[in-house]
Amino acid sequence: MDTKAFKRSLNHSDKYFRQGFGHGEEVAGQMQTEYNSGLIQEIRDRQYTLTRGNVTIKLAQSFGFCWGVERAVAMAYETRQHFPTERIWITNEIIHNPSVNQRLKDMAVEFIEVVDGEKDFSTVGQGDVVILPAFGASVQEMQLLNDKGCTIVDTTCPWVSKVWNTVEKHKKRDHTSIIHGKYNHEETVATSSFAGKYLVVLNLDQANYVADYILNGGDRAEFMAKFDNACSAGFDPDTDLDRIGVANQTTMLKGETEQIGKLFEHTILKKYGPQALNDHFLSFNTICDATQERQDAMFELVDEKLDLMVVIGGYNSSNTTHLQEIAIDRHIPSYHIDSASRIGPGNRIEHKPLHGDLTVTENWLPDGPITVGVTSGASTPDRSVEETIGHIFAIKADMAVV
Ligand SMILES: C/C(=C\COP(=O)(O)OP(=O)(O)O)CO
Ligand code: SF4
Repeated sequence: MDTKAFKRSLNHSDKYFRQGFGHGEEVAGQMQTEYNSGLIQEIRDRQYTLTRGNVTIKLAQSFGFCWGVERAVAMAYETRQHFPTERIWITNEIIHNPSVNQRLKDMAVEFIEVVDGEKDFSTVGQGDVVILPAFGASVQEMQLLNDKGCTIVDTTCPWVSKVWNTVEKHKKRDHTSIIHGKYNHEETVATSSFAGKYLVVLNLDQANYVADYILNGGDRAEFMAKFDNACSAGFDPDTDLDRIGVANQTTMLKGETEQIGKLFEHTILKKYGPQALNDHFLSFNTICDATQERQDAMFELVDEKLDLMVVIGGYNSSNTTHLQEIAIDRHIPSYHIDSASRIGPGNRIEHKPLHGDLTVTENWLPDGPITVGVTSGASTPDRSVEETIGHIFAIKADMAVV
């Protein structure tokens, strides 16, 4: 399939929308009411620090809704307003936050059902409206919906589309795209659908394995078993790693993406020499600014003296999980929660350890004066952060009374 030509024709369709419908002001007011927080604004105004009783809260200097998330959620709200009676679908979660997705369900936006691991589009009718989430959608899904004659509202973040353009460039020059990401994450599924040949590497360990294979060869069967599901159909590591380009899922750990890019550049340099580098290696910076800023702010926060950290965001949120990783790396006791309702009753928290299952910890807030670092992922409303901080203050106030 000529994915570029298809996208071009979609752009010209009068049933394809990539912008709001002129209800921006109204929707901004609605979102402000539902997601913003006076307390968080107050903490921002006080240099990101607030002390009440014996608790000091230190907020990261960049956290919460990014531009792409605000834009996507606003477009979904506008879609509901613009098509008040039509059936509206969304192909996935709009972003990885349970309360925001629930809000769309409350507005009668229906989520495409997954049956036996496959999305079932049979229920989507010709006159229906379909929202594509902030992560985008695979080109095959777009084609299917277009063929059905649906109205498509595409909320894909432009930073994500930028990565699609990058893999298109790799494809044009017959380079294999090495994508730093999670192969089954919605964004990476979409990105890889625009690529020609591709291989998805999760982390530096996997990248090192691939780099070693490029230089020294290795066990082909082992390679294929390792990257089963994470490469294009018919991928052959013995012939398809001669010319490579690097791209990433926009919300991976920034430092790791940079290291992976350098690793492959050095690998190709070693194998083909400096003269041939440009014929065998392509690199474009596709790290999104919002990811970068939130991770940089987290690195600053963990340099402060903290007793513990609370990281708020969906459990399937890649960028939130990476913020949690930074705290763990610094050996700071860190609790990842997806909503403030995970706290309580009493001094109790239900949280998700990195790579672990939901766990309950009793007496998670220690006695005496404490400093708590707080941050939230790019898909977390400030309201959730406010509620979390409110619970922390309340528990500590109760402990002081006893
Ligand atoms: C939509 C989006 C980022 C917003 O945060 P999310 O938490 O929704 O997504 P992710 O971190 O990629 O799992 C894709 O860049
Ligand atoms: S994290 Fe970056 S790429 Fe993702 S939605 Fe936000 S701005 Fe867009």
